[in-house]
Amino acid sequence: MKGDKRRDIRDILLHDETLFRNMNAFDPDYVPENYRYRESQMEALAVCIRPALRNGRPVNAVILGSCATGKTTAIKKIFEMVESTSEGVVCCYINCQLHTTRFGIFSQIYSKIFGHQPPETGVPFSRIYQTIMQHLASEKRALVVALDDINHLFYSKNANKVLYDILRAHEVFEGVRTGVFAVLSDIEFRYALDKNVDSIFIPQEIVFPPYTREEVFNILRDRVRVGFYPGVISDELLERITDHTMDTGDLRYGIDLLRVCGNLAEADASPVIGEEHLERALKSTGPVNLIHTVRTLNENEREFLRILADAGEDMTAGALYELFRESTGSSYSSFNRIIEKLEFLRLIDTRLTGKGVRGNSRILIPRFSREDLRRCPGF
Ligand SMILES: Nc1ncnc2c1ncn2[C@@H]1O[C@H](COP(=O)(O)OP(=O)(O)OP(=O)(O)O)[C@@H](O)[C@H]1O
Repeated sequence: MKGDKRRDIRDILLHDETLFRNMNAFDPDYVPENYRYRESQMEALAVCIRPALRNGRPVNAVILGSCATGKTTAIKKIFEMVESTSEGVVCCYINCQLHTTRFGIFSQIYSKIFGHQPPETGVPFSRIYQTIMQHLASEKRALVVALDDINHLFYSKNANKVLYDILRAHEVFEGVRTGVFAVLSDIEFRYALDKNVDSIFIPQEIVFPPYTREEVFNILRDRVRVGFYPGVISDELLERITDHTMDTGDLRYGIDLLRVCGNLAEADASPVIGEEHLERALKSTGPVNLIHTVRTLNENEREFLRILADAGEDMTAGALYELFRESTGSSYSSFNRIIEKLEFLRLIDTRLTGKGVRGNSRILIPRFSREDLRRCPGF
């Protein structure tokens, strides 16, 4: 590397002036201080939890709204408020993308109650379950579990079991009071929920509608105030970022654009974000729907897509499985489950060739361009 180039890179790394007042304000799990436009939904959540604070049973809810409409934020805020007012309700937030088994989910509840994870080996699920329920019964505490992106439990066919475990606990452990907030970001799954769980779960519906353009602009402006020093970005550029956010229908995309623009401006040692930074930021990100869907996948599912993208042409399931098994050691049945899920998410198509050992080889066809996939974070 030439001396000048190396100095440029050193400058970028060591440059100690920053545009960011608070870099965390652009993180995916940042909980904003100023959380507007969701008063009625917060009230509805409070109404569901209220009975639990008065020795009653919490009311179950299904929380519906497309991506980045503030569902997770509302739950985290309300849980924080409940926990700061009473010890009588255990509020447990679980991301079902990360925890898909009964053991995984109850380990989270266990660690919320006892402050540490249960031992991973040697302890059967029933013991962990019993310890949790006995604690709730003897301490007279209620339990509210938020299952975020519960649709992930449909793929592992665990939704019904988990809801049953939580909601029917009182039949075995007298006096135990439990409730579930099921969070769904794809309205299609509303019907899947009815199909996948039986009548133990009769929820209130709380809907998070999409934000209007004005609301998006104001939310982004709030984030700019927290995250950047004054004057870093003009209102005109913020208007343009709002338009892009509206086009994609994903507020998270707008927040991420702000972060990328800030980083690009900083790397240029520019004290402000300019048009050119926005142009470059727009070019560097993949299509938002794909980014959003891909973000919800686990590592094996991503590896599947990576291999398919690297193949350069449509592959038969058999050929892809060989590469997938080499890389992940997974069984054919889990490979098949991934195919089903990715088809369901409309990331791939499958077509029967009429050839192959049993006359029915499947061809796997990606529904995204390989370039777009490579531009998604995590690839
Ligand atoms: N009313 C709001 N005010 C400020 N920030 C908001 C608001 N609503 C959403 N956000 C921000 O948008 C991002 C996404 O919000 P959140 O994770 O709560 O949405 P979600 O509906 O749970 O999304 P998903 O369904 O994709 O998981 C977060 O950075 C959050 O801080």
